[in-house]
Amino acid sequence: MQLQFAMDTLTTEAALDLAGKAAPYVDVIELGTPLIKSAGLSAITAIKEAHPDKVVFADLKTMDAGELEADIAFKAGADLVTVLGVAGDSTIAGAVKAAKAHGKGIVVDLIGVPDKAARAKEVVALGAEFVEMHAGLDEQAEEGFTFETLLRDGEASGVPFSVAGGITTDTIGSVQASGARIAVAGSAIYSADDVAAAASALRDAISESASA
Ligand SMILES: O=C([C@H](O)CO)[C@H](O)[C@H](O)COP(=O)(O)O
Repeated sequence: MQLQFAMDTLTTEAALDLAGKAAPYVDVIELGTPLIKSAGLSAITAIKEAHPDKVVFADLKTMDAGELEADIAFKAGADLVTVLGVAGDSTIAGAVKAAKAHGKGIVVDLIGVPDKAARAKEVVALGAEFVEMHAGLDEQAEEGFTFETLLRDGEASGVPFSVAGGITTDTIGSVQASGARIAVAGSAIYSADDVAAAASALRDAISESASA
């Protein structure tokens, strides 16, 4: 299973610093939605130039104008771009068209989708590379939140999926056991006192759970 680092910070400078520390331990570097809204598409270019060997993931969470928004993110240097699963099929198909034109991929973020397993099948049929079983920061803060349902939805979907929702070293083993392609970790890394050590610990936890 691969490890993705989601950087929910607000400046390109902070993102470059975080990415530099975590890069040795992660496969995918994500520019979080707040970062792209705050710093703009140039942040994508800066991260790709600093880390050309990493998959750069632009979390646009596009809801409309799928082809246009995906196109500008790919032109800026993104390898993967997100579109929302609650968007219409034409928006997702438009984004997939842009991805094909650039030889890149679309990930459909299923945040807020009631039946994630069913929608996952539909969007992969539309050409998405994989889906993200995602509980966002606000949902995580709700009383009684558990991400176990994300794992069940991923397994039930029968399509390639990542999982995001406050993953830590305590929970990343269960993500791996669910068959996820990628575990996405944001706050567990960027909020740590030692960012490199936090990313390294998540990488070690994946290796340990693989050999268990
Ligand atoms: O996608 C995210 C969220 O919507 C804010 O942009 C997060 O990056 C994602 O949830 C991963 O972060 P953590 O949940 O803090 O691990």
